[in-house]
Amino acid sequence: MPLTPADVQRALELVKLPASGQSLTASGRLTEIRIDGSKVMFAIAIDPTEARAMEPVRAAAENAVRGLPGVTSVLVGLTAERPVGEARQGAPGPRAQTAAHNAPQGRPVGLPGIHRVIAVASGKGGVGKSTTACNLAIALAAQGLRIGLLDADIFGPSIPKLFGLSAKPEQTPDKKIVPLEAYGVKVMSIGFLVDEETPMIWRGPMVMSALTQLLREVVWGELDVMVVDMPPGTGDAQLTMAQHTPLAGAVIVSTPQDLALIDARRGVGMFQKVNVPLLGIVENMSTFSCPNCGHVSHLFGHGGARREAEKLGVPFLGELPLSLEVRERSDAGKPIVATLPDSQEAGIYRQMAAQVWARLSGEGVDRRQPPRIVIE
Ligand SMILES: Nc1ncnc2c1ncn2[C@@H]1O[C@H](COP(=O)(O)OP(=O)(O)OP(=O)(O)O)[C@@H](O)[C@H]1O
Repeated sequence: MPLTPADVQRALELVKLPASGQSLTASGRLTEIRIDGSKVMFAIAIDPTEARAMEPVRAAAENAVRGLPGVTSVLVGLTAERPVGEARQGAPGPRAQTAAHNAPQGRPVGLPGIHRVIAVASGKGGVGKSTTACNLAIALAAQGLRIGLLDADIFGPSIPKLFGLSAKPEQTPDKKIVPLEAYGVKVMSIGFLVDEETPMIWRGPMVMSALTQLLREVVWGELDVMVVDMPPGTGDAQLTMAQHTPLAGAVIVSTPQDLALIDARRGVGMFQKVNVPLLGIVENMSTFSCPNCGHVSHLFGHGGARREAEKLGVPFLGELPLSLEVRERSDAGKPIVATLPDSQEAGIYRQMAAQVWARLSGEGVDRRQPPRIVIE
């Protein structure tokens, strides 16, 4: 018999809330229970101030469901995206979303051993955000730093491909996930846990709970910097992530076209709204140098991101040319910084990494408390 949400709810009846003794199932805190074959995913709604107290409940819920016959993996997250009591089955309604935005913000619980978390983001998809995150992480590791890369782009995880990784991560006896490692970087992606061919439909709270679990349920060890490859865009999912992850800074990737820059500006605005320091803007696919004759052309315009950065008062980290070498190596899982370190492109990534680390280490901006969000 296939597993049903009712089976999961029955298992969760045995999990009690510490304060009231009420069962998790009866508490109204369960979000939609998603079942994908033998994989189960759901979240538990909490008030942000309860995050620490509810962690044991989350772990107990996960164990209870893992014990069900036919279950191979369980993702349970705590979500403060909806007010407690409104976490009934189904997609979040507009009221819940507004209420979540206006709710007082608890501090995101710090990540033990992870000294700084930075986001690599873009206002729009396809601008080279993941390629930048991947090469930036490797360039930071090449400086002798302990680096992790978390692929939070759960709508289109491309980090496994960029790093040429396809193995399933192992679990420790206490059911934590061991990240994979490549080119000196510890890597974790939802893409390692789900079937590449299966299209994934994520609802708001699931996005945050999956990210929470990938941040907290993975044995990262000590890291100087954790690079988070964010989902593209500036919608609710991205805002929630920016708000609930203890971010020390953000890097925005853009191409030089006007349209991309408008989106990049939105990205900058999103991080400014939640008081995350902007580490800089990268202009990707900036110039094209013909591999045959060396002629340089500006297919998408040029210099727009630099001007935009100046206008916004955000550091400009540099420009990456449109490069066949970058594309081919990325697609083959052989990132250019690691596999062609003497190339011009690898040098540019290393310079960006040096600037990012200088800002991170010089300004001592790690583990800030999150600000309150003001909706204008
Ligand atoms: N500087 C570059 N020169 C040539 N190709 C590039 C460059 N940067 C990225 N690409 C290519 O562009 C494509 C999109 O890159 P990438 O996946 O990094 O973008 P993204 O912004 O993360 O996209 P998504 O929104 O899908 O997550 C890939 O095929 C990648 O190899």
